[in-house]
Amino acid sequence: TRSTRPQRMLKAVQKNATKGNPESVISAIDYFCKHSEWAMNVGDEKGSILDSVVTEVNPSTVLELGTYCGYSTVRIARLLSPGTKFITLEFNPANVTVARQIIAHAGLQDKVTVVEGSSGDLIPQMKERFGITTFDFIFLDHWKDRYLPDIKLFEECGLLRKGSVLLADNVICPGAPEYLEYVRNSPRYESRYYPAHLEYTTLEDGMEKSVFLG
Ligand SMILES: Oc1cc(-c2ccc(F)cc2)cc2nccnc12
Ligand SMILES: [Mg+2]
Repeated sequence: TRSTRPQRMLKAVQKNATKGNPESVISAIDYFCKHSEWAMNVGDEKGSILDSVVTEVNPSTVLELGTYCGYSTVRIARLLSPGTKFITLEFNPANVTVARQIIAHAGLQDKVTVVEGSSGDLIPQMKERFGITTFDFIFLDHWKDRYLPDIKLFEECGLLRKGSVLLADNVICPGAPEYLEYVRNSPRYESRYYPAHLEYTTLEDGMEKSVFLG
């Protein structure tokens, strides 16, 4: 039967990227998406914004919602200090399988735990299953209608501390209007918009960085 796009992306990484070299994995995926098949990785332009926020925060605990094929997982993991706790959640088991192989090709398998399941189910389990008290940095890049319920879940579960940074992809395209309205109008967050473009296109998109004020 016909392969899937994530499987074809994995093949491109295994063929074109150097094992143990995260930069070459990132470049191979960007090349695949620009010249072979578009895919919903955060991409190079928004990926640079992600890099700068991760570097600025220098987190000890990280959560990513929406692993997909592991592109942003590799971007984040390559920047983390040793001993950082990094968890990424993915709903689709086929994506989990591909992501683990792409992360392993980059040599970053010991830096991150890929967990299969839905954010709504797994967020309340973070403390008991992974010994997390609070997250320093959270990257939201899953289904846009989960952004608002999940940020409320973080608050209810006591997973945010004063200064926790949340970065959300796709707040324009596909868009997360209720999430934007919430973080921009809540006195508990300081929000800033980073204009960019939908990965590998000229369509408008952007990322929203929100700092929890406690
Ligand atoms: O970065 C993204 C882009 C898109 C997407 C798909 C189709 C379009 F036409 C436009 C945008 C969907 C996404 N879903 C989950 C996480 N990230 C996504
Ligand atoms: Mg995205």
